This record gives sequence, C-alpha cells and structure tokens, in this order.
Amino acid sequence: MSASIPSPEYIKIHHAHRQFMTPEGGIINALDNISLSIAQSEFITLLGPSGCGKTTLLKIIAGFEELDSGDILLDGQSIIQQPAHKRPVNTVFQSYALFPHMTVGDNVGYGLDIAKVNKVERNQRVAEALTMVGLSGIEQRLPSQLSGGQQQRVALARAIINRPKLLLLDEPLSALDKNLRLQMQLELKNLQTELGICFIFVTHDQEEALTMSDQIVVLNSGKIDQIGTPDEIYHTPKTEFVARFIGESNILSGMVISKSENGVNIDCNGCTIFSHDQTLKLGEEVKLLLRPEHLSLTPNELEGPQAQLTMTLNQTVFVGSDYQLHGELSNGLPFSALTRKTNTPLIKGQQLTLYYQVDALHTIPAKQKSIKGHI
Ligand SMILES: Nc1ncnc2c1ncn2[C@@H]1O[C@H](COP(=O)(O)OP(=O)(O)OP(=O)(O)O)[C@@H](O)[C@H]1O
Repeated sequence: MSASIPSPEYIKIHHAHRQFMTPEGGIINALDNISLSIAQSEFITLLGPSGCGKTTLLKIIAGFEELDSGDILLDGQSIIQQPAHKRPVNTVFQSYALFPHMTVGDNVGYGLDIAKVNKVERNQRVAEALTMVGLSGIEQRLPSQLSGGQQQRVALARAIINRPKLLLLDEPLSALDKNLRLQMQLELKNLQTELGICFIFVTHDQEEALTMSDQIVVLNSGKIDQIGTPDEIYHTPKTEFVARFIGESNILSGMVISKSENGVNIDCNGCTIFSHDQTLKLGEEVKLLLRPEHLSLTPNELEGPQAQLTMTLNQTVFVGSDYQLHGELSNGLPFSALTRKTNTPLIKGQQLTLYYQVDALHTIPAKQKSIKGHI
C-alpha cells in the first residue's frame, strides 16, 4: 500500500473576517479578510504582537467564536456550522485547564470516557498518550502533585488522545520558565512529527516561532503581513513590520542615487549604503535591513563582499562571546552591531569603521501592502 500524499491545502481559511465593538462604540477588525492554506502535517505558527488577532483566529477554528463572513475548510469540508465539540480539533491552553480533583489518568482519559470507549482500550490509550509526552506511569497522581511542565504535558496528552486532525496551541509554554520552555519547544516539535497531524501554534515570542515552525504567519492588526518559513521570515522580511518584529534589526530609509554594473548606491540621509540589488531603480525609495550579525569591526569575520560605514559608539554591551555595539551613524540615526570580542578598547564617543556583508543587506520596498496570502 502506498503512503498517502499530504494535502497542501488541508486547512483553508477563506476570507475570514471578524469585527468587535469596543466599549466606546468603535469597531475593531480583529481579523481583516484573511486567507491562508495550511498543509497536512504542518507545524504552523501564528505570530504577532498583542491584539493582532491570533487568539481570535484560533477560537474561530476551534468553534469558540464565529466568523462575520468567510469560511474555514478542513479536508475540503466547511466546519463553521459544526459545534466546537463535533470538530476534529483540540486546543491546548496556556493555563493547562486540568480538572484539579481528577487523577492524571482520568484527566487524560476524559474524552474517551465521554465517548464510552471500553475500559481496556481506554487505559491502553491513556498509557500510550502519557508515554508520548514522556510521562508514563503517573496515572494515579493529582495535577497538584505535578510541576508546571508536567501539567502542560498532561494537557497535551489529553488533547491528543482522541486523535484530532488538528491541534491548536494557544501560548502553551508561556507559563514555563526559560529552560523548560526551550526543552518543551523541541519536545512539541518532535511530538508533532511523530503524530503527523497539523499543529497551529500561537505565540508572540519570535524566537519560539523561529525554533519550532515549518511556516510562520505574521499577523499585524488583523491582516497577514507575511507567510513563510522561519528562514524566509528572518532573512527576507516583506515588510518593515516583519523586519522589526523578528530579530534584531537596523532599518534605514533611503533612495537609490546611482547605479553601476555591480549594484546601486543608496543615500540614507547623507550616509551611503551599497547594495547588490540590481532590481532597484534610480530614484526608488527603499527600506534597508541590516542584521547586527552581518556587521563587524573586522572584515575577515564576514563572508563574501563587504562595504563599510562609520558609527559613533554610545554603548557597549557584553553578551557572552560577543559585544553588542550601540551608537549612531554619521546621519545621526541609531545603529547596532554585533561583533566578536576584540582586544581593541571600545570607548564611548569613538568613531568606528563597521564592515557589512553586502549580500546580507535586504531591501524592502518603501510602500508595502499586507497580503491575502496562500502558503
Ligand atoms: N470579545 C471581544 N470583544 C471586543 N473586542 C475583542 C474581543 N475579542 C478580541 N477583541 C479585540 O480584537 C483584537 C484581537 O484580539 P486577539 O485576542 O485575537 O489578539 P491576540 O493577538 O491574540 O492578542 P494577545 O497576544 O494579547 O492574546 C484586539 O484588539 C482585542 O481587543
């Protein structure tokens, strides 16, 4: 028997629109006519700042909230008329939401008890689900006898036991401390791969999104700014909003002032930056993105062709093996760079020559639109 091919459009969110009235009588477009497709067995993250619409979208998929217009299709079938408990979808919340008076076994087996699955199969599936989340043999404990990380694993076991087609995760790791959070990020990704089902994960933590996701959807005021792999979102952001939201960035506004066969010179208020982007036109206004790791005090730390600019140093921050340099360019604009530890003293007010990796310079059109996109 041949394995089935995962559908690239397993979940389709089609022109989803949802408004809310504010207490002051205003209208908020929590979801502003968004469309996207999600492949089967994909780990997708909805990422964006507070209030951008992440939870609203998750609640609509789960059936806890309704659309004003648009549709949600799962495997070709619209699910928006189905009540939440009939959808093949489960949700894991930040707060775990375990029943405190019930044992771990009863919490995990709850959905099977409701579905009247026989005791032997039920106990076997509870044990399997707990093993999958790395907690075998703790069926008799109460939630209060577990750590936060263990409680979140129990919540996960409960959510996967009835084999949903889709798992929704609403900031499930945000109550955990940093180390546990990093460990659980990897565990969640492994669990998703093992189960082979689609996970839709909500977070406002960009590092978490970059670590775990196959695809990231960046939401900005109810609209999608970009859909892409972590690599695409980090290295080739389509909008200034995405560039600023993901990772450390230096963003400069400029205009193309000259072109040659090697590239273009862009004037950023008196500071000239060289780019290899031959698609830029003379006179075009652009935003330039330079990540701190693509800048250095010593040219041989960088790969490929380099150019240079001058920065006046305001502050040096030691971050492990590197220094973060904060200062301003000759045009007075703030600028940051990351550089390896150096024997040269770094003194406040000093003028530094910074080398940048020309190929890593990313240009964004000055005028951008949000997308109604498809993966
Ligand atoms: N029931 C509601 N009534 C009125 N406004 C709402 C309601 N639910 C959400 N909103 C508004 O819709 C917008 C999107 O909210 P949503 O909770 O989806 O954002 P979010 O990205 O999940 O934010 P957070 O990260 O803070 O949870 C916000 O402006 C919010 O205030």
